[in-house]
Formats: sequence, C-alpha cells, structure tokens
Amino acid sequence: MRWKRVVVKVGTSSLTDEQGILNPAKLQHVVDALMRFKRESNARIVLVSSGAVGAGLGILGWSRSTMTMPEKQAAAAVGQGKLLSLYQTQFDRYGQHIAQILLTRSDLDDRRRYLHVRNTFETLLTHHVIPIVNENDSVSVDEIRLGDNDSLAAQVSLLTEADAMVLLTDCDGLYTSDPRIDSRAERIARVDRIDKYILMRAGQAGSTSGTGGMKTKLAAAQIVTSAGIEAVIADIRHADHLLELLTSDQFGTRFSSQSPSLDAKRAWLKHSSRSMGRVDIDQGARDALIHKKASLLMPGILCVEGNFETGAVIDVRAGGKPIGRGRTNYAARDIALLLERKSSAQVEVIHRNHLVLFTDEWSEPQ
Ligand SMILES: Nc1ncnc2c1ncn2[C@@H]1O[C@H](COP(=O)(O)OP(=O)(O)O)[C@@H](O)[C@H]1O
Ligand SMILES: N[C@@H](CCC(=O)OP(=O)(O)O)C(=O)O
Repeated sequence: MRWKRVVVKVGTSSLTDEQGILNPAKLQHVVDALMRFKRESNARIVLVSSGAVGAGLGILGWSRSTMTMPEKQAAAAVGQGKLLSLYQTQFDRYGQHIAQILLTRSDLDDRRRYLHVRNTFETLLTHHVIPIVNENDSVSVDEIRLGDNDSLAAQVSLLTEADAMVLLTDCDGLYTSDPRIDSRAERIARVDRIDKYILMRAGQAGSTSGTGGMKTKLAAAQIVTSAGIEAVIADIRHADHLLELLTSDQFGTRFSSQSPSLDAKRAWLKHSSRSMGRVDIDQGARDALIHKKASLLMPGILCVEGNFETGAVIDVRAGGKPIGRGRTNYAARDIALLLERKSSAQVEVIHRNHLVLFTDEWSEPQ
C-alpha cells in the first residue's frame, strides 16, 4: 500500500459547536473515521488535534469571544486533559493505544531536541501507537509559539517523514475564494504546484474559533509538498472516506508532492530551524553559492547582525533578500572582528553541507 504513514489534522472548527465548545460526538466521528482508515490502508497514523481551548471553555463556562491570551492558555491547560480522556475512551473501544505529545516551536528548532522528538515518534509508530499531537499552548509564549495547528501538522509530517498530510476542516478544500463570503466560489479539486496565484485565493478563518483559515493550510501544504509529501485539505464530513480523499478528486483539494530536493537535515534547516542572526553577502559570494555550490567564505561577507554563537543557525542575505540559511562555524563577534580587521583570510563561515538555499521565492521559511 502506498500510504505507510499519514498525518491527519483535525481543526477546532471540526470539533466544536457554534460557541467554539468541544463537541464529544464530533470527536467520536473522528476516531471512527481514523480506525476505518487504519483498517483499510494499514497505515501508521499521527493525529494532530486541536480542541484543548474548546474543551476548557466547556468546563470553565467561559466565552471564546471575550477571552484574553492568559485565559486562552489557562483554558487549554484545563481542556487538554479532557480532550485526551475523550480520545482515550473512544480509542479504547477499538483497543487502540494512543499517546499524547505536546510541542512548542523550540522543541523543533533545536536540532538535538528535534532528533529526540523524532525518536519518540519513531518508537510509538513502530509499536502501532497513535500519537495525538497538539501545541503546548499553556507554556507557549509568542517567541516559541507555532500559533496554529496547520503549521504544527506540517512540522510533524516532516518530522515523521509521512507520505501524506490530511487537513480536515469545515469546508470541502480550497475554493477559488472564501466560500463563506463568495457564493460563486468553486472547489479546486487538484493543485499541482502552489504558486502565488493559488496563495492569493486563501482568506482568513471563517469562524471565530478557527485559527489561520486557508492561509495557514496553504502554507502547511506548501512546506510538505516541497518535501515530497502529498497534502489534502477536506471537509471533516468526508472523514469516513480518508482513503478516497487521498486517491480521488471527488472531495476536497489534493496537492501533488514535488520531488524532494532536500535531504532530511536540510529540510529541517529550511523549515523547522530558527535563525539566530544573519550575514549580508556581496554579489560574488551570492553567485558562488547559487551557481558553484560553494561554501560561504569570509571575504564575501559585508556585515553581520545578531549575537549568535558558533554552531547557530543564521540567515544569509544578498541584495537585502534572504537567499539561504545555514549553520555557522563562527560566532557573531568573531565575524565582526574579522570584518573590522578587513581580513582577507579564506575562512569558511558556513560549509556547503550545512547550507540550504531558498531557490524558490515562494518557499522561504516564515
Ligand atoms: N479560498 C478559500 N477556500 C476555502 N475556505 C476558505 C478560503 N479562504 C478562507 N477560507 C475559510 O477558511 C475556513 C477554514 O479555516 P479555519 O476556520 O482556520 O479552520 P480549522 O479550525 O479547521 O483550522 C473556512 O471555513 C473558510 O471560511
Ligand atoms: N492548540 C489549540 C488549537 C489552535 C489551532 O491551530 O486551531 P485550528 O488551526 O483552528 O485547528 C487548541 O487545542 O485549542
């Protein structure tokens, strides 16, 4: 079977009622659909599930529209336990083991932690456990927040080297414009390449409880398809047909995967790492990086920004635009010192093997 590993993301809009409160019947439907898919495909499944805030609201009797950020984080802390216990009850009916994994951006942008998380997923999947992933909302401050579970699903798809990522939501895929606003909007069944014309079609979330709308779903689809992973956006009401969603154009939108141009380490650099600073380089260095696949040497550097240490991930800019990202062999202060001395030493600041270039203007990291 073609689908060995599939990441399925279920959004807030698919699990909650009009007030944004978790609806256990909707969660039961998700579990039944996943177990059916598992039976049909024999795929290993990772579930990225929203709903912690919605579950917390139900327990605390709070209203979504008047919530402050600390209250949202508190609601998530209250609700995450409830969410998992509901999943546990439903998966128990099938004798299916589950695991909870709560992540923040900093678990992914640090290479060492990333590899640990990857090993945990590997072990769980090897033992046929279904990991249920959410953002660790109650400890996430802005700097370490992914912010929406579409991005989280994309990161988890890269991390687990999934074959496909399915984003289940409250509308049947990508439309020519937001179907809530434009009654003439039509479903786009298939997208071979996510270009700026496709990106222009995406609007914000349609409900007050959803986060990000089509914009974050397309950004997620763009990341995974560029890494060779297929993506589908579809209506939760078609969740019973997950296999058909992956193989036919009948429902939802299917996004073709591109042949992956990056190995796993470079994919991490490009899509998951966090930049701690940057260097600006001249035209000659830019040409050497792009056309000669060279390493970045000191004489091509014009200036340095940030306070990073040796081994940090930094951006490389040319002509004011980011053109790549890599792991530096020198701390910012050492590069600044060499610049000050106008040294012409051919020291290698970023080795080619630790450098990824953004050759595609639509696939720069956010
Ligand atoms: N071009 C578009 N096609 C489909 N839906 C769109 C589009 N632009 C904006 N949307 C809105 O995105 C919403 C889904 O996103 P969101 O509410 O964040 O869902 P979720 O909670 O599942 O992540 C839809 O209900 C729809 O109103
Ligand atoms: N982590 C939050 C969900 C945040 C989120 O991204 O929601 P959505 O993309 O609308 O599914 C929760 O569990 O309520």
